[in-house]
Amino acid sequence: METAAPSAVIVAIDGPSGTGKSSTSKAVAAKLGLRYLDTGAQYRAITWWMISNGVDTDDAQAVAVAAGKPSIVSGTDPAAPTITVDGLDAAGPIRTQEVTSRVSAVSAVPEVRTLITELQRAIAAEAARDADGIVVEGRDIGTTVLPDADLKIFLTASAEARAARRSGELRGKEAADLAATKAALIRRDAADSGRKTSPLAKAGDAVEVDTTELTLDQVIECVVTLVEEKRAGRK
Ligand SMILES: Nc1ncnc2c1ncn2[C@@H]1O[C@H](COP(=O)(O)OP(=O)(O)O)[C@@H](O)[C@H]1O
Ligand SMILES: Nc1ccn([C@@H]2O[C@H](COP(=O)(O)OP(=O)(O)O)[C@@H](O)[C@H]2O)c(=O)n1
Repeated sequence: METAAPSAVIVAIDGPSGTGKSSTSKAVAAKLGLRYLDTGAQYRAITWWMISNGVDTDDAQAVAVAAGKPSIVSGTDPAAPTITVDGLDAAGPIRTQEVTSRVSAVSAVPEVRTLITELQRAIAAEAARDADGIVVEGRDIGTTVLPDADLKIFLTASAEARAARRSGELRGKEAADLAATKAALIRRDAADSGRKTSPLAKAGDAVEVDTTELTLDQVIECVVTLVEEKRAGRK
């Protein structure tokens, strides 16, 4: 069996939408020279493929049958993360409102989760072997995908703060008002937390950070400190 580099660190960051997982994880990985994996992008990518190939995303059976067909590849450089589906750049198409509204149904299908989880574990193992480690962000990383992670963080924030952050990102035609953004976000959280297979949940040994009143820089600093403490404790 291949072993991890002695100094490699695996960090799992979970939490609901808009808590700052992606921004924090990317910045922490860049600062500490780690790789970065956005697992939400992988679920979005498979959802995009289903929509593009005429698979009814509300038909769990049809989604399960098709789940193994697309080839999803994630680039883990935090300065320029990439995602391709069958060799096509999917970074833009996976962020549409249509994908956002359908991703929870697709990600709840056990066959989809099994395949994507395997992919995630392989990427983390490679980063532990060939690099200094990785920051992996999602919903079930600390509980299911990487239960032996060196450090687990669970980010939270009020629904109001999260909706304000999200609606600030939307532009032009897709811009929804704050109330609609908040309602959609709460719906997606409920679906992600309520599904049977590896729901959104805080691992028992995760450090919870409420980001409602914190700036992004403060959250990044807090997580960097926690990683450095972990590394120092292992020496
Ligand atoms: N602590 C914070 N304070 C203010 N805005 C934030 C904070 N953390 C993240 N943001 C902003 O909120 C939006 C959502 O953050 P993101 O990292 O994509 O969250 P998530 O990955 O949890 O959905 C982004 O526009 C980001 O810049
Ligand atoms: N580890 C993960 C990550 C995402 N997901 C699913 O993928 C969706 C999109 O995740 P995301 O991280 O891109 O969502 P945002 O919070 O960035 O809007 C979530 O709503 C979940 O349905 C999951 O089930 N498990």
